[in-house]
Amino acid sequence: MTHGLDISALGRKPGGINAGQLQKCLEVKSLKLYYGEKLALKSVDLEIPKKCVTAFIGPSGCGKSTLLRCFNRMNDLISNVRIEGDILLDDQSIFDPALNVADLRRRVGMVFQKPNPFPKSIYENVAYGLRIQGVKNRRVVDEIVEKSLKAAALWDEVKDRLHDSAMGLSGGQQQRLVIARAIAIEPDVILLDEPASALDPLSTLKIEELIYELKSNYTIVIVTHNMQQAARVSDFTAFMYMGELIEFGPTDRLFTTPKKKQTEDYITGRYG
Ligand SMILES: Nc1ncnc2c1ncn2[C@@H]1O[C@H](COP(=O)(O)OP(=O)(O)OP(=O)(O)O)[C@@H](O)[C@H]1O
Repeated sequence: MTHGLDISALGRKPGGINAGQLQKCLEVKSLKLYYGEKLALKSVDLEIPKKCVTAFIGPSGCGKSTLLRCFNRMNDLISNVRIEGDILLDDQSIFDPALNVADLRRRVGMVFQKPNPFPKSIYENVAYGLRIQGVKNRRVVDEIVEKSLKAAALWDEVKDRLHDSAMGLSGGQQQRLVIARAIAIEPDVILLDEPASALDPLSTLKIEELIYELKSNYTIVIVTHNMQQAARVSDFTAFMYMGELIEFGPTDRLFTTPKKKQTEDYITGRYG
């Protein structure tokens, strides 16, 4: 019998998940990833449910970001990477030669640790993906920019300075802008790689609240070093260790009664 954490004091949001109604969004099948000779993901199997928040936790170097980057084939951009196994998005392999990678990246958006707005206005940052898609109608772009900034909980703070540079925003605002930019092109999935680790506590709280709001429309996968954050925001948690997926399950269950000794050791702070 393993012992976990009392997560009741962490300010976890109410509202459980109904496992019976869950549909899978992403399915990882026997996934191995090599950087040159080094095996960084050791045959991972995992199903990520739709419109839920799934957190990847584990000690530094365990492969969390590597796995996250697989979902929109960001690892294609790194030389020397070899992948075996498969990942299905809505039952279609993301490695299918017929699949358009640009379209995959539109459907699976990504937000990084360090906010990366473009050196353009707030408005143009959000409109960027629409411009690439050839959307020219000014009214349509205006509407989507407003809707996306509202969905990213930034509208009220920027509505009077949409044409100012995005670089003048605070770090937390920039991160919400980047999320608005991702939302504007209507993705199915939003990948967040340590989205709050460069932010102060108040901005972190806003991002956590935003993640909670976003899951009603999007499937969210978040990598975090911060176990309290995983416990607060996620419905499901995957614990990884040295390239292996050790345990996956509902966050409440994984934190309170982990099934594996390694999970227990990690969440109770015995290593990592
Ligand atoms: N571009 C790369 N080339 C070679 N090895 C890499 C590369 N990126 C990551 N690795 C290695 O793969 C392993 C997994 O790294 P990854 O960044 O996915 O772990 P992580 O769990 O996200 O770590 P952290 O929490 O520190 O970001 C590590 O041993 C890392 O050194």
